[in-house]
Amino acid sequence: MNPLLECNALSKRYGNVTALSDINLTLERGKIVGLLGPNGSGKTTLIKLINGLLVPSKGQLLINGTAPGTETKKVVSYLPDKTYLNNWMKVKDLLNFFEDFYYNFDKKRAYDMLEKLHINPNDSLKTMSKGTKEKVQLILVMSRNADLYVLDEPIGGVDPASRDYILDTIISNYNENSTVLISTHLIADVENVLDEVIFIQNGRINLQSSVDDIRMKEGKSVDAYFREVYKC
Ligand SMILES: Nc1ncnc2c1ncn2[C@@H]1O[C@H](COP(=O)(O)OP(=O)(O)OP(=O)(O)O)[C@@H](O)[C@H]1O
Repeated sequence: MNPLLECNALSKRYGNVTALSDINLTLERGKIVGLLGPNGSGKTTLIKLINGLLVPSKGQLLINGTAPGTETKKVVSYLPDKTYLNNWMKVKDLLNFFEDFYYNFDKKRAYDMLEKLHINPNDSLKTMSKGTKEKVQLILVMSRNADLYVLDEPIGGVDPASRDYILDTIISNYNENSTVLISTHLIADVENVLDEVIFIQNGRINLQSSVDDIRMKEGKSVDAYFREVYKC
């Protein structure tokens, strides 16, 4: 079986700026993986390459053995760092839209999550706070039965009390054959749900490790270790 995600000598340049440099990376199935790095380290660039929104300057990126395209978009569920949904749409219309668009969208799961987060399906996005909009987007993304969920800053605008529920939602809505890749700066909030972390800096991967290994070898949390490695 092909790895879920494989990057071979992957590089991406924007003009003179090298955003990713010669990255080799493999992601297995059934893991929750944190993509962690300081501002400008290349996280969003990698995520956009996974989603076929950018093309590599050099090297290769494969999902289930296939380059990003129509086939991989069926199995990758993506939460971008910026909203792309129409503000005038009601939540229930968005659910119908996703159901039409994605054969693997589970509308019942989405309604269950909305209820638990006290979000009214008849509300339109334009009436919602930033954090509630983010919750709606995450619900849409996590309600697909995907192989790979790619979440770019999923809890950035959400209050601390809701973060735990959202993280629980992420854990309980992926199955053992799928993987969740989460890019975030809120390491302390997410590290308890992570199996693995990838540290990225200046477009290079410094470390790919299980969270347990970091805690055992370094004797500290991932958050404390990250602060030590990236100390300014
Ligand atoms: N469209 C672009 N044109 C030119 N340079 C870009 C573009 N997008 C990103 N970059 C540069 O590429 C590098 C990586 O950026 P990227 O957005 O991938 O980082 P990031 O780790 O997601 O950062 P952050 O945590 O701040 O969101 C940075 O130096 C950034 O300035």
